[in-house]
Amino acid sequence: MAEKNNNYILIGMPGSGKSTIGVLLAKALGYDFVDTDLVIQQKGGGLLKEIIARIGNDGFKQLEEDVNASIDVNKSVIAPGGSAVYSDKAMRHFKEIGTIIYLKLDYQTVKRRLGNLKARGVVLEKGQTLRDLYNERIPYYEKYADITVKLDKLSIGNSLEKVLENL
Ligand SMILES: Nc1ncnc2c1ncn2[C@@H]1O[C@H](COP(=O)(O)OP(=O)(O)OP(=O)(O)O)[C@@H](O)[C@H]1O
Ligand SMILES: O=C(O)C1=C[C@@H](O)[C@@H](O)[C@H](O)C1
Ligand SMILES: [Mg+2]
Repeated sequence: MAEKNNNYILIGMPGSGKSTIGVLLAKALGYDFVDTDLVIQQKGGGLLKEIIARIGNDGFKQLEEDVNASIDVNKSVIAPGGSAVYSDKAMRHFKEIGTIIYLKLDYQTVKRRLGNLKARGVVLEKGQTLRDLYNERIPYYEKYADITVKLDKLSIGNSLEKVLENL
């Protein structure tokens, strides 16, 4: 059983570096690392974009909630997908098992980082722009964050340092 509060969970927009920085953070702390997108791909039997194409955004969100709400680890850095915050059930579970860190980037940095949103498999409703998605998601990230780390313009190494300083 996961104990209370000995994990770190990274949240933030797609491309904010949850996976990239998460694995380095785990290494620096001597923790394990869990990328919940990989668990979703395994359970969903395909790539994220294929799963979304097959079962739709709502089906994907349900699968993501099921996976995230049943993550049971200790001394781990957890990198969920950017859409994890749509599930209050999953986020309450994450709060129970650890400290939630919001990797905050401004819109322009996110836009520069992300390539083709469809190829990446972002949960985007029909007609929704990246700006719409950014505006929709920010209040969720702010709501669930225990710690917020602003990372604009920092290299990967300096971002890791800043996250470590804020723990
Ligand atoms: N300073 C930086 N910090 C983090 N990532 C960076 C930086 N500069 C460029 N990148 C690139 O931005 C991308 C970040 O993507 P990553 O998959 O880590 O994001 P994510 O938050 O896990 O997204 P998702 O929600 O889709 O899982 C990577 O391709 C990484 O190489
Ligand atoms: O932010 C998003 O909408 C997503 C991010 C990915 O990590 C995946 O979890 C999925 O493709 C959706
Ligand atoms: Mg990721």
